[in-house]
Amino acid sequence: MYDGWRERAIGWRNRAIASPRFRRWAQRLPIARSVSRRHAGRLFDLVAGFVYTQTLAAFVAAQLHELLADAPVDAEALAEHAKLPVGAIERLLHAAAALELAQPLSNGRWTLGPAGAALAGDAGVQAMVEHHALLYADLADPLALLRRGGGGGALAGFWHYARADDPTRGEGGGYSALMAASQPMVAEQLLDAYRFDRHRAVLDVGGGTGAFTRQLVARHPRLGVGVFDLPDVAARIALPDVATHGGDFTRDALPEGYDCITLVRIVHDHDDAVVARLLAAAHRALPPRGRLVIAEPMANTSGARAMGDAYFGWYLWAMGSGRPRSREMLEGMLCDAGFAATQRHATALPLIASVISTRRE
Ligand SMILES: C[S@@+](CC[C@H](N)C(=O)[O-])C[C@H]1O[C@@H](n2cnc3c(N)ncnc32)[C@H](O)[C@@H]1O
Repeated sequence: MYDGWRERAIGWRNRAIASPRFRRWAQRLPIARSVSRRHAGRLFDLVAGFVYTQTLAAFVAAQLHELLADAPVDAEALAEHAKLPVGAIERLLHAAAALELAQPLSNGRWTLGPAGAALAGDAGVQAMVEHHALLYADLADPLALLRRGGGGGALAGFWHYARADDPTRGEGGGYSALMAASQPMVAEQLLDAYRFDRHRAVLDVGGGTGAFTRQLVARHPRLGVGVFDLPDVAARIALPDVATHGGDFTRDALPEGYDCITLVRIVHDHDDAVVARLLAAAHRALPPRGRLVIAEPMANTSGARAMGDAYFGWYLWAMGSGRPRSREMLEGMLCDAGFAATQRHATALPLIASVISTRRE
């Protein structure tokens, strides 16, 4: 009954929004006007969003976030640096100012805007912006990408491990550097949300070249730590106090001797069969009362739905494996793998990562 009522209400709302007469009427009433402006603004953001993203891409490619970080600079100097005509750099600066990346000052000088200042202080976001050239190429024909069933484009070539039959699997120099650059923002969310001091030893599965374990040890120097990753990746870990384990979690057992296993930005990368195998392997490797912690952006997360379902939905499709999963889906998979009740740990920015943990009985 509730569903029927809800569907009728949604149908009425959609017909009202689509009606030019209703829109004209709404624009004349002060409260309705602000709602209709918000709706129109959201729609135009969707229509023009790719231009905003490419403004950001050009801003970073021209290194304006670095050039403007120290002191105000005039357009001529920026043009010379970026090897662009002055008219072109001015066009870019004005677009960037509208998006709060840049801000004009007196006498033709420019500085960073609030979004530009946040960008300048975050090497992870800069690396993601550069890396997005691959996803942008794949998305040029979105229906073709959907029809070919995911993968097969520029992004799939970057993430070697997504294709189990790829002979270069694990030669992750490119992706490990990107992951290490973006790891601090994820680690911060996880380290603030989950109490690692209750553990003796933590194994970070899919831990890359050890970016998370480095921050974990900095926060909890008494913890024993290890990383499990594909052999070529694990071989590049150069951290004296970190035990390294090379292996493939689609085939190999996970090492024992750790009372906590972390999966940071791992589960969403893989299809259900691989995840089921990985969770079962974690269950076997943990001692009784050992804990498994999952940290990644999750689907259907309040305040971060666009990031989970839209951004990661497309990203993982283009990569050719995995999908964003909601907490409820993960809880079901953990239960199937034999784990006990799951706990949710609130993070400050679910946009970057949500955290859940579970325990082996
Ligand atoms: C998205 S990255 C995440 C890295 C790190 N946890 C982080 O958040 O920065 C995925 C990691 O899982 C590793 N990986 C992928 N497939 C794997 C497999 N079958 N066995 C072991 N490690 C794997 C990759 O080499 C990579 O380091």
